[in-house]
Order: sequence, then structure tokens, then C-alpha cells
Amino acid sequence: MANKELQEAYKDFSVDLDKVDALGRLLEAMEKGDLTEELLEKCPEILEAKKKNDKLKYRKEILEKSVARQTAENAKNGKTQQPAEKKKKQEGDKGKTGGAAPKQAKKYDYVQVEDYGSSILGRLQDLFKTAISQAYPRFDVPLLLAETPNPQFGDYQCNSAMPIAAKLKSTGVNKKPGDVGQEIFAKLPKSIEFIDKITVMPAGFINIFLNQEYIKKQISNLAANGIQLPKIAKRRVLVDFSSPNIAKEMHVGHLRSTIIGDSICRLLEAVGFDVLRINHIGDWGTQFGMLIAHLYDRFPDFETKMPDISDLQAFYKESKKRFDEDEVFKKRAYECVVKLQSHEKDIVKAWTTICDVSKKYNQIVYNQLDIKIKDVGESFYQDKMIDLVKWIKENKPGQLQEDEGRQIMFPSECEVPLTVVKSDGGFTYDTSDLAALKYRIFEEKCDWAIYVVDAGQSLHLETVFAAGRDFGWYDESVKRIEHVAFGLVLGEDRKKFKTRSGETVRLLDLLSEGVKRASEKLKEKGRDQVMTEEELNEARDAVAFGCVKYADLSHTRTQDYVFSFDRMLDDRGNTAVYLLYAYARIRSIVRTSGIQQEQIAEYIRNTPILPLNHQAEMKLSKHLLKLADCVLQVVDSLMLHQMCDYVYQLATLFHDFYNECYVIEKKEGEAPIVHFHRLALCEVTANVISTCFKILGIREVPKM
Ligand SMILES: NC(=[NH2+])NCCC[C@H](N)C(=O)O
Repeated sequence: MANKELQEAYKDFSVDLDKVDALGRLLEAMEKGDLTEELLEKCPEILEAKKKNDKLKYRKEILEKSVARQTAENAKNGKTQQPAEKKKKQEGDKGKTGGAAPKQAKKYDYVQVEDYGSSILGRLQDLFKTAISQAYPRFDVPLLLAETPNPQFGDYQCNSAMPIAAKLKSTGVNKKPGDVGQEIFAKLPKSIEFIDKITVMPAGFINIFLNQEYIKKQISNLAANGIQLPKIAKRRVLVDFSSPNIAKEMHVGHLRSTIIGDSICRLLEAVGFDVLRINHIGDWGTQFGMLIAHLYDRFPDFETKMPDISDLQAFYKESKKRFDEDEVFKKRAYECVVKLQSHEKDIVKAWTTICDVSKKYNQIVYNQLDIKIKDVGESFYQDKMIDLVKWIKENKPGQLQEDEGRQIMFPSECEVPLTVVKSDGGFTYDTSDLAALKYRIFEEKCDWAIYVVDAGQSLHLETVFAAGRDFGWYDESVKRIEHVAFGLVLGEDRKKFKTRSGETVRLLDLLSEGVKRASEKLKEKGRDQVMTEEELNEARDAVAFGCVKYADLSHTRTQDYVFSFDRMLDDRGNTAVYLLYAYARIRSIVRTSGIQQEQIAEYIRNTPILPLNHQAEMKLSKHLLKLADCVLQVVDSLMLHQMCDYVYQLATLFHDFYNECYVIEKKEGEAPIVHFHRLALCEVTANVISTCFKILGIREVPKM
């Protein structure tokens, strides 16, 4: 052999030898459990598998945490959770109250379902409630019905027999839970179209196995007719959210209120409610005196030229400083308040100018986050507060008490009073909220009012609601007036979210940072190589704003949450980025299949029962049908993380299905086989995700 050939052969041989060596070491390392980066690099398949495994582990962890959280919540309070009682938060001269709050009103069956849509759980609940009340008419026990953790025991499980047996025992009747279970079972209709079989365990568990043909039919129905959400008796709902204060920067607390409130509106609109989106902005109060006086000095030409105040926070601080240090200025500020209250034209113009500057800034944030909201701020209630005080004095004599010149009231069960009139005759935050409540009930005629406000104001709101009940304004069995509380936003140091220098973080800066990071993330993934500039910008914004919203919504609302861009942009976890990718991928499966939409539609029209026979298809299908359950649950609890968990789990189940089942099957030298029913399943999945995105306020993008 020529020398050169020999060298070549040796090279090949030595490469192989290297591989053998690496494999040997790899095997050894695997046995010991210590795989090094260098070894993994030599075996790309293993590296891939390891990456996949890491991702799955990560997802498993998130799902486990979420299950644990859900179980703990359910165990604590049945289905609903009361807002965490937080310490009082004093703010300015607004007199938000402190002390013990009245008992929270008990939630009642407010949501009347007219049509369950695809909800199986809802139907089961109805069936079992009826059966139990027929079998045990004297007992009012809560229905225990849940998904079964182990498929061996069916899909759902009714666990009411045990508490009923215990109740019977306390009345001297000894009956085994198993027998109670049989008696409930006997009262159920003999055949139920969506149930295959029901078994009663000796310990009393009633296991329900769903009929798979029914599920296939339902999925075909969703594919043919689109997603149908449950129908609930129409209500008029007012959602008070966002509600920043003029001249003080809108902060992360208001961001939470904005995101949660908007999503609640979207949800209630989706089930057909009549929703009033109200911004109860803090645009009234004595602080306007100093702001107006300062405006005259700093921007004397404000009447003809919109002042260029880029930093309202600084403007507020400047005027406050002058107010505290300069007696002459202070006097002028007071005069401005008096003139404002008597509607002097120039002063009103100054006030409007300040409000406009502030609203212009807020509007940028709202535009970025796709928020629609109507301003009905505190100033709207000026004359209504005067009327209110008159009304109380005439209709509820004795309710107002004199206290060092102030007029206060103690609603029933409240330890802390509301200040209705200040000693100088002015009104407070309490007064405007009382006037707003009255207006909302009698003028807006709403059936349900939802106040999306931080948990720190729980006491203030509960006291206002208690006053409304004392006044006979509303009956809790007919109207639902509630505080939907949320926790604080924390920085990664777990302290209150602030800039490094300890200032309030400006929302616009925060969102721009999100846009920058989202853009980097997409570049890092090489998306700029495959997308047009327009597509890339669209994806960037969807990621940036979607991730901020989703991070907020996916945390249990009542708890504090840590704001972290790194975490919210992690594409492996329960984040908007992950879901946006999943969504775009599903859409692209159909788009790149080479099959026309019309062909799929025709297939669906002709297939009333999709052949969803693979286990992964069935699992995915069952979860798809649970969208209706999820919506009903969230309408009741207003806990949006439940919907985030739902959609995240849907994306992972889709992932499993896609790994296990070919949608288009390609074999060497043969024409590809198109599994039409799987394409249909992809469509339904994408449509369900899209429905969830709409409710969560996440912009969907077809390409990522
Ligand atoms: N009706 C209400 N009190 N709504 C909430 C208003 C929130 C208030 N402007 C604040 O920033 O603290």
C-alpha cells in the first residue's frame, strides 16, 4: 500500500478507535452516573436525548408543583380561595382604613350554566347532585367529584359516599361507605351517553369511565363547528381595574391589576357577559392643589401648549417639596384646591392638563398590552359624594358619627370606621368608593362588581362593601360585589420591586426592556434567519408583552410573585414563549402538510367520529374537552393560573402525541400517508390554545 493510502486508512481507523474509546468511557460513565460534557459531545444522539430528558424533567417538576398547589388550594377552601388578609397600606391623604375587616361574604351559586358546551365535569356534577339529593334528601353535603389520578380507576371519581356515611353514623345509622356508594349509583340514570361504565368500590369510591366513542364524536364536533364555550346566564359585570393615580407613576401594582383585570374581562366577555371595563383613576383630591400651582410656575404657557412633562413622578416630587418647604406656595396650593372645587375655569384647565399628560403616558402602556378600558375616575363622583352624604343623613340617621370634627361610620362587624367627611369638609377615598358603589349598583345596574385591587386594600374595600349592605343597597344572594385581591410584585431579591436606586420602576422602561430581551431571545434561536422583519417584530412583541402577562397570570393571584425576565423568557418552562412556540409549531404542521384547508374540512364533514384510537390521541382529546370545565372553574374562582396550567398541560400533551403519532407518514420510495384525523386533532388543539390566548390576552403569531 502506498504511504498516503496507509495514512488515510489509519486516519479512518483512528477515528473509529476514538469512537470505541469514547463509547467505552461513556458506558462506564453511564453506569457510574457521571456523564461529562466532553463525552456527550462525542455522541450527539445521547446529547439530544439528554437535552430532551432535561426538558421533560423540568416540565414534570412544574406540573407536579402546580398539582400540589391546586390540591392544597382545594383542600383549604373547597373551590374558592379567600384573599389573603394583608396589613393595611396607608396612602397619602386617602384614608384607606386599617384594623379588622368584616367577614367576607360567602360565595353562592352565582354562575347559572345554561349549556355546558363540551364540559363533562359540569354534566357529571349535575347528575351526581341529583342522585345524591334523591338518595339522601335530608343531607346537604358538598359534592366531591374530581378527576381520577390513576386511569386504572376511570376518568372521574365521586367521593361523596364517605362523608355521607360519616353523617349517617352521627345520626345513629351504621352504613358502610360502599353501600352508600351503591345507593347513590342506584339513583343515577341507567344509561348516560358519555359514560361507559361506573363501578363502586367497597370503600365507597364511585369510579366513572368515559365512553371513548363519545369523546371521538365530541372532538369531531369541535373540529367541524369550532370551539364552543359553556353558556352562562347573561350578567352585567363591572370590572374596576388598573386604576392608577394621576401624577404618580403607574407602577407594577397597577400593572398586575391591569393584566389580571383585563383577563377577567376577556373571560367574562367570552362567556357572553355584558362587561363594563372601568378605570377608577385617582384624579381627584387635595394633592391637585400643589400640582396645579406648580404647573403655573413651571409651564406658564400650558393653556396653549401641552407641557412637556416626561417624568410626572419627578414633577410630583418637585411640587411636594415646594409644598412642604414653602409656606407661600402651600397657601397658593390650598387656594387652587378651593378654586378647583368651585370649578373655576382656568384651574379646571390646569387640572385637565395634568390629567391628560398622565393619561397620555398610561395610554402607551395600554396600547402595548392591548388593554381597552374606560375612564371613570374619582373626579366623576364629585357631586355624587355631596348627594351621598345628604342621602345618608336623610335616610340612615344615626349612621354618621362625629369624631374630632370628622364624620365617620362603623359598618356592621367592622372595627375600623370609614371617614365620610373630613374635618375641613372634604371627602376621602372612602367617600368616593361609597359613592362609586352606589352608582354602580343603581345607575350602572350591575349584577356583579369586581374590584381588582392589591390585597393591601382588602380592609378598605370590605368595609365599603359592608356599608353598602348596611344601607340596604344590595342583597348578597342577588348581587356579587367582590374584591379580587392580588399579592405584591417582588424583585429577584424577594424584596419589593424597585430600580437599583430604589425608585419605582417605570412601566414603559420595564416593557421596553422586555422587548429588547425578547428580540435577543429570538435572535439567539436564529429566528432572524428564517423570518421576515415584519414577522420577527410581530413575534418579538407577542413574546415581550405575552411573557409579562403570562408570568403574572400563571402565578396564584393572591400570592406575591417574583418578577424575573430570565424566568419568563425561558422557553422550556410554563411560559408564554414556550406556548407561543408550541402554538406556531402546531399551526405549521398543518400549513406545511401540503394538504389544503378545504380537504381537511371535507374530511371532517364526512367523519362524524374521528378514529382517535391511539392512547396519546385519546389523552389529548380528553384534555381538549376539558376547556369548558376550565372556563367554568375560572369564571367561579377568577384564578387565572388555572387556565395557564390547563393550556400548559395541553401543550405538553400535544407534544407527547406528536412524538408518538405520525401526522404525515413518509416511507422510502412510497407516497406519504396523510392521517387526516390527526391533522384535524392538530387544528382543534391550535384552536383551543388560541381560545386560551384570547382570554389570557396573549397575541398569537402563526410563525415563531
Ligand atoms: N374602586 C377602587 N378603589 N379601585 C382601586 C383604585 C386604586 C387606587 N387608585 C390606587 O392606586 O391605590
